[in-house]
Amino acid sequence: MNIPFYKYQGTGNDFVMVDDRNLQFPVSKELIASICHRRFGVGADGLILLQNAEGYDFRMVYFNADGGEGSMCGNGGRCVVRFANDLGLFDGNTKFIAVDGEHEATVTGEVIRLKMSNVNGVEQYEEYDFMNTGSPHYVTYVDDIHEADVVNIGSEIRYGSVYGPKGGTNVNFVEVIEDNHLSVRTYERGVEDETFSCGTGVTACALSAHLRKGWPSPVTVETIGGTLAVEYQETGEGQFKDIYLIGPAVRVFEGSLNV
Ligand SMILES: N[C@H](CCC[C@H](N)C(=O)O)C(=O)O
Repeated sequence: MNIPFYKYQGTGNDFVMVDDRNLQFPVSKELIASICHRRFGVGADGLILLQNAEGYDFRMVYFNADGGEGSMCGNGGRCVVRFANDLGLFDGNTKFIAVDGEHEATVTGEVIRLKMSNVNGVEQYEEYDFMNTGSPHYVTYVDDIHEADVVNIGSEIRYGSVYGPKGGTNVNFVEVIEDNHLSVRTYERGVEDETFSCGTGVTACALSAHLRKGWPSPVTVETIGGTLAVEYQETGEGQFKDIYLIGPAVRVFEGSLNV
């Protein structure tokens, strides 16, 4: 069967997007992994199905590039909002549901402003912080982001004895550029490689830096694929609400999957 698809990217985090309001997509781990494969398939960091959801504009169903159903994806969330807007499902503001609950978002020109889940606690250690921003994130600091051994150290931590048995974690490397300004590189679980940007990761890095530096919101974050901003309100020790991930998300092409 032929299934129309679209490709979107948000700061270089790229996704195959399928309008699945008719629930026809034949979900299987092998199929999704082969579509996301950069040699044998379309190539993407993940695949997203847009489905109907009662009481919402749509439902986002996100799969990592390895075909496993992932936790929340911040850049994917921004991209699916753009897709829903392109499909004419809302005008200006939207409310949708994802694996970690309800999200609101606003479209202003190229920029998507996505409300993230509240963060209800941050584990702080000398060498790193760990938190869940919809997905689990390990945040560690380096002097020179270009020198960070993202893939090797990232995979050691992802599969290591602390986080490996708990389902693994994404691993972020942060360089502080100046006050309220970070540069971040991320090893992504489920892609098992460095990606150009990770939205839930960038969110975690901004909150971690706030806790360590006391910076007021917003924090600007450079990734390989572009610049994002994170807004937040701290409600208690390591607790945050009104967290927004802000940046561009664009359609790059469309085609048809032969499955
Ligand atoms: N790229 C995504 C993160 C996907 C999460 C996934 N890698 C996992 O934790 O399984 C983002 O922009 O937030």
